[in-house]
Amino acid sequence: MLSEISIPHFLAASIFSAQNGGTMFYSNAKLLVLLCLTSGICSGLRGCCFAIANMILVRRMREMLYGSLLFQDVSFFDEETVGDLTSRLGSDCQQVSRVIGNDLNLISRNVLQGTGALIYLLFLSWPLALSTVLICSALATIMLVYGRYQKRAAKLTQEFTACANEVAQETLSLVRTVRVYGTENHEFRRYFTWLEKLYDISLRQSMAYGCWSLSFNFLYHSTQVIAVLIGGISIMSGHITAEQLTKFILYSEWLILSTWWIGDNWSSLMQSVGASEKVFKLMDLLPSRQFSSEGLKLEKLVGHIEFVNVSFSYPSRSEVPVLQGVSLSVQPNEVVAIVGLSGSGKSTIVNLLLRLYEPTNGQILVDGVPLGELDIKWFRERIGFVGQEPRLFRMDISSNIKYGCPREVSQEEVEWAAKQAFAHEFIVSLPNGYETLVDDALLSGGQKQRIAIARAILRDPTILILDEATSALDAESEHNVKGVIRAAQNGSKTGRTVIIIAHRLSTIQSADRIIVMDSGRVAEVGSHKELIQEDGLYARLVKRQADAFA
Ligand SMILES: Nc1ncnc2c1ncn2[C@@H]1O[C@H](COP(=O)(O)OP(=O)(O)OP(=O)(O)O)[C@@H](O)[C@H]1O
Repeated sequence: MLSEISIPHFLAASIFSAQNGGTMFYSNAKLLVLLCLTSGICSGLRGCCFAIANMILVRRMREMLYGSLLFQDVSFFDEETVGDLTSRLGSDCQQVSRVIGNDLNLISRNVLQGTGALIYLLFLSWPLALSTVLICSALATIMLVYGRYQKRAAKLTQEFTACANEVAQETLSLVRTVRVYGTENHEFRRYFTWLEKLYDISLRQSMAYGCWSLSFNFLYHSTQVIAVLIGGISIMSGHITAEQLTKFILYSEWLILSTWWIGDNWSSLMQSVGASEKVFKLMDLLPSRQFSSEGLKLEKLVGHIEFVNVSFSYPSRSEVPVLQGVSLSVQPNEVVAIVGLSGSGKSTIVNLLLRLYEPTNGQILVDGVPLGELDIKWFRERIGFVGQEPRLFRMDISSNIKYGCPREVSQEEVEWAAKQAFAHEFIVSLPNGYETLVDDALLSGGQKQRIAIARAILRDPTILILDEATSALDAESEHNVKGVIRAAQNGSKTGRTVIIIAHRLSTIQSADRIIVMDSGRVAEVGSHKELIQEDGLYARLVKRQADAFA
């Protein structure tokens, strides 16, 4: 019986039956068993495709996060919004998985089935086959237009979703500000604007899908009408038999159904491609220069810092010069304060020293070696940094203090650092002491700063950078912490260079040297006494603050 069935005939039948969950056209028992087997193999292959797709998804997400995002300069995040990136990591990566797991698999299966059906149709009757091919070509053209539309629509959908996520994330993280200013409705409208855009685009997508379905149905039935018309004429003229016509109608149905499936999966593929474009772009990013090459590890970091004629603009606002020809030097073990009006570039100096950004011009030398040539990980391990608004991670206090410490530390050391930062008392008063789970919202600004200072002290860094690190502390804590910083500097076995940025000028009077910044330039350098005698910008700032407190 099997010998009566041609191989392409059988292959096409098996693929068709695999796809349609066991629709059988033959009553032969052996054939049924074979069809079941091929159906099982096809389903197994599909499962494999999904498994591979999921594996690729996880790898892609990891690559995107580690390979691209973690290895980009900080300037990358100035231009990309966090909401956008998290949305890319979630939905876009899933789209990529869908392409590999489903669409590509179905497209290749239907191409195979359609080709088999077409070859068989050409054998049966080429004029009839050509008429079906014409209809399929019309369907393919509509499919291409529709696919292109879906690609654009998917890109917009992803963009609007990312914007909506961004607004939601921002509103929820700033919920206190929203509450206090009573802007709940305003924020809701802002979110709703993006939802409306999403709704609009999905409505258009549905309409486009309706048009695509309509054209398919019309063309599908046209094939049958044409087959009956031309086929009937051919039977009457004796060119084909009734059996051949039946086979023809059956196979032309396969062909057009395959074209439909290819079209349907093609549009879905285009949707995925549209949505994944940004993911692929992110994955294609080369790692930043500072991570791609092995840098120099000095025997010991002494802590001599030199800025030579450094100029800088932030990449996101490259036309605005933030630092202009800044030259300064910080000696090992020196305490240097950087002061100046808001926006004068103080934090930018620190950002460049931490190599979060690269200078546009000039050079930064650390122990006489250009910063760019040092191994960035090695260098950062020897730096303690407390930023303007220290944020805590959602973990217990001990882990927050230990965070990023390059060596193993004991609980005693953690408590020692907390005591140095005057954080120990408030920590032990918390319900679970050092095991208390905290996040950014649970502690006061001053408490968070003290934990961040403890974290920096625990590292025993060669260079300690405090950017407005005591701004949220009360007068007593600030006085104590200042004493600790000075003591830690003097008492450090390895020596410690300290750079302090402060607005409260009373806190930096005892610094060895004070650098006064004005509009991205170094305006004055000297000790507190020298600068007061100079009667320049620093003296004016000190006087203004004294007047304000008077
Ligand atoms: N990521 C950024 N992208 C673009 N411009 C920035 C960025 N960060 C800071 N700037 C701009 O650079 C200038 C200097 O900022 P910087 O934070 O260094 O000033 P600052 O002296 O530390 O101010 P403050 O005392 O208020 O902290 C400002 O005009 C600021 O708007």
